[in-house]
Amino acid sequence: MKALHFGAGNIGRGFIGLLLNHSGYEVCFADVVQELVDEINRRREYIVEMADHTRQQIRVKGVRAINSRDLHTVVTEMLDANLITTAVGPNVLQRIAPTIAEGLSERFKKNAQPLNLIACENMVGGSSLLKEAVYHHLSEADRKKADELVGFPNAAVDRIVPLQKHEDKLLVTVEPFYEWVVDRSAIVGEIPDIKGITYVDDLQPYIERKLYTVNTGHATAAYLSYHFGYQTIAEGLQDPYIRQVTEQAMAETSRLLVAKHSFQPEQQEQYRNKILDRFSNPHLADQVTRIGRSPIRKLGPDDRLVGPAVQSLNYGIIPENLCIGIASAFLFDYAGDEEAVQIQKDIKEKGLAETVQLYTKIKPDSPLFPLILEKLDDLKARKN
Ligand SMILES: NC(=O)c1ccc[n+]([C@@H]2O[C@H](COP(=O)([O-])OP(=O)(O)OC[C@H]3O[C@@H](n4cnc5c(N)ncnc54)[C@H](O)[C@@H]3O)[C@@H](O)[C@H]2O)c1
Ligand SMILES: O=P(O)(O)OC[C@@H](O)[C@@H](O)[C@H](O)[C@H](O)CO
Repeated sequence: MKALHFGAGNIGRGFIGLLLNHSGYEVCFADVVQELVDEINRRREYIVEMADHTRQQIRVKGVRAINSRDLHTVVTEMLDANLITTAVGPNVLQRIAPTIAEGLSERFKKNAQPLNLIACENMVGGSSLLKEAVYHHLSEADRKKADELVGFPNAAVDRIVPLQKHEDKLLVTVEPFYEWVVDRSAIVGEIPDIKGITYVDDLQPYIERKLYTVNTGHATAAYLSYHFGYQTIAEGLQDPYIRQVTEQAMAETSRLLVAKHSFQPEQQEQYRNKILDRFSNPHLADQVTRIGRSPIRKLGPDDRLVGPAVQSLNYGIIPENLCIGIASAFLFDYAGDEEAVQIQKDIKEKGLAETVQLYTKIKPDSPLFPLILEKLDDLKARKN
């Protein structure tokens, strides 16, 4: 069994590649960083280290890599692949779609075996988005074949993997916890036997629970921590104000998730507490600039902050603390992040109110709009 995995980064090596390898798959990574591709091919193995007191090291053996810009090689690898996975970032799915479409077209000429493509990105409907982008590049005849032979099951992936700074360029330190949930109903052919995947018939509750609890809390804590001058999330969460807003924002999304998906309130509380402990893992130094990366994406209408805030209103919840999280994202003026720079430029040129509307798509007549602006003033005042 062969898996082609796009993105040999932190989640690619530290989570998806590891689980595929340990389930007996021959893993081939596709990445754009030639140095990384060369290093994987030179060593054919790497180490995943647990961020806990054990510092357990797991060796991932027999892997190889290709450059995903090398169309011919990617297409060749796709001809006999049994599974394709991605962990490249939501914004990159559009970029790999033409290559995947070309690979499918060639594959259909030689191989009528089913194939599943699982996008392991932090978003609702990642594989569906990939499907739409791939279909855009397929002929009508190939779309029909793809309808029959190719599955794009959505997934939720959870494992905190911070930025890596090791002498060993392939070593990845990861938290011990992980969860990989996949929509079984969208699989074509046999269900891939991967140790560590939980298959469900309806992914929506699981992806919303993950994105709107883990990532909502993470983003809220990260943007507030950045604003108040903390480097890592663990440091930020020691600040009583940041801790309180983060906990309350996660409590607001829990109320939404309980109302919308009938999760049990007690289970949801346990889930939140475990997540808060994971954020404060003393064996990880997770930079707030990583967690806050790509603020335009994170402020999107369906993403971790605005998504649950807007939906909360439908259930009679006024998400005061989520609005603090949203407001704090507009204060993320980190020069090392293109999207943060763009937001700050827009604030200067268009003003705050127009910029909030531009990225969140929240209209001025929504009760959330004045709340966000009020929280912005409050956050600025608290710093002075
Ligand atoms: N790090 C985490 O804690 C975590 C946890 C769960 C989910 N995720 C999600 O996983 C995805 C990857 O995150 P990450 O933290 O591993 O980021 P990362 O930057 O470490 O890895 C992304 C990799 O994709 C590669 N890449 C970029 N463009 C590419 C292309 N066109 N073709 C092939 N490879 C390409 C990059 O070179 C990089 O190696 C994101 O969607 C993220 O939200 C991350
Ligand atoms: O990867 P992003 O940019 O969508 O979000 C940053 C972090 O919140 C995220 O990577 C978490 O560490 C991860 O989602 C935990 O499972």
